[in-house]
Amino acid sequence: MIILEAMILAKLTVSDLDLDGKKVLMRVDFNVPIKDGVIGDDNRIQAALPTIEYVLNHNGKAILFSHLGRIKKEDDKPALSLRPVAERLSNLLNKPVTFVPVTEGAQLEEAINNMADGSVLLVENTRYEDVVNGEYVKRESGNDPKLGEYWASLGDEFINDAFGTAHRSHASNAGIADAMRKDGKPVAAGFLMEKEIQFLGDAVNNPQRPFVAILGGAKVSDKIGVIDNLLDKADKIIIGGGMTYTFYAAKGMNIGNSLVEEDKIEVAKNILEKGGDKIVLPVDSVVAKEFNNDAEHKVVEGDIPDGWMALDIGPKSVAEFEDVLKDAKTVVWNGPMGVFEMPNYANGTLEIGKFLGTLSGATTIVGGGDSTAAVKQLGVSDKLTHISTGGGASLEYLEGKALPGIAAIDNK
Ligand SMILES: Nc1ncnc2c1ncn2[C@@H]1O[C@H](COP(=O)(O)OP(=O)(O)O)[C@@H](O)[C@H]1O
Ligand SMILES: O=C(OP(=O)(O)O)[C@H](O)COP(=O)(O)O
Ligand SMILES: [Mg+2]
Repeated sequence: MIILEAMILAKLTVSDLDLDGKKVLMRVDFNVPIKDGVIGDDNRIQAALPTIEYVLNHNGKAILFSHLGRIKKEDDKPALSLRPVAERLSNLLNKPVTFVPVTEGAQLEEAINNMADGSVLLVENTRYEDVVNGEYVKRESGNDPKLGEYWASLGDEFINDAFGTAHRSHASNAGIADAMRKDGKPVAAGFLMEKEIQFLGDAVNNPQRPFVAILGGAKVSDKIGVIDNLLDKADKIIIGGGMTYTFYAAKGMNIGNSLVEEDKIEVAKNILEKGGDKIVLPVDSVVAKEFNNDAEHKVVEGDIPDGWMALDIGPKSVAEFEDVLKDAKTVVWNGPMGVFEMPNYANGTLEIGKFLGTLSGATTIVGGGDSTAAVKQLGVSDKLTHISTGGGASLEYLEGKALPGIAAIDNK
């Protein structure tokens, strides 16, 4: 475990680079919650500022790449433009940010050539490349080497500061990095990447016990596999949020219209068998008629009735989870306990967040774009030990896996 920590310290970092006058390509994770063009929480933008400012203060030209959301068809693009993020970044940096509304071609190349030293440019959502001419071709998320090579050709150096995306092997992180290295150009970690790995490494490599993981949210198929490995590390694993109902289905319970990943039911069955009483599931849920804050809703125990969907954990589950958490010395939490964006389904997340804040002498870590937004929005983030920008990334780091985004950074 100490090996992982040593690994990052042995990586090239931004302070090892000569930035003066250089075209510095930077991968950041600006995948922030956004609705109708309005940013819900800018924690991930704020977290990237130290590295961006460092590059600008050292006279580099900061050329930023990020994804936003997931794009599977042409129609997904307009709502997932990074333009609002460029505006927010400009406010936070207190300087202009050139936004380039395309991901390749003459417009991008000209904009880069026109950059002054110490200026900053944001490229449009890298996942626009996943749909080309109306076809879902996954150039970015399938790591098409041609795309990584093209982006790499635009700069002199590459800094990866996107810890939240480090578990992905995509063209804009691993792809650019590999292509830069082939061209003899340096690939370094940013300050956020460094900080996250050091903190998580210290907290979870030799966790104070009991060590409890809490897993919720909506990315069930992405994250359910992590639980298997976590069974060997954590003393208890609490399941909540949208993750719950694939487990309910595995137990043969009724799930109504709740979120479920049919093809992960077998995985859930195996986890329940292997995990036994290490796995703690909600005993009650807040169910609603529709995915809507104003829909008719009520608390039910056990099965979810037909025609209803579960959108939050219920009060008995909160009490049971608190009972498991009360003696914990290390807690890692990813994924909200319910649809916290709607006030009627925010209670489970709020109560668990508040309770974690009362644990004295425990290390409490919350990770993930939405989980971070939740604890901040609900006003319970101040009493937690660490807020990580990575959800899936923290979980895979916790598993002890080499994350492709980190592996692709140069060793010192
Ligand atoms: N019961 C539920 N049904 C549907 N969605 C849910 C449920 N509980 C939580 N969610 C949703 O999960 C989303 C966050 O999931 P995820 O991206 O996995 O977490 P994070 O960003 O913290 O890693 C939130 O938008 C929240 O509304
Ligand atoms: O938001 C993210 O992860 P998270 O929801 O687990 O916190 C990352 O930006 C990765 O996004 P992705 O899961 O669409 O690849
Ligand atoms: Mg998320």
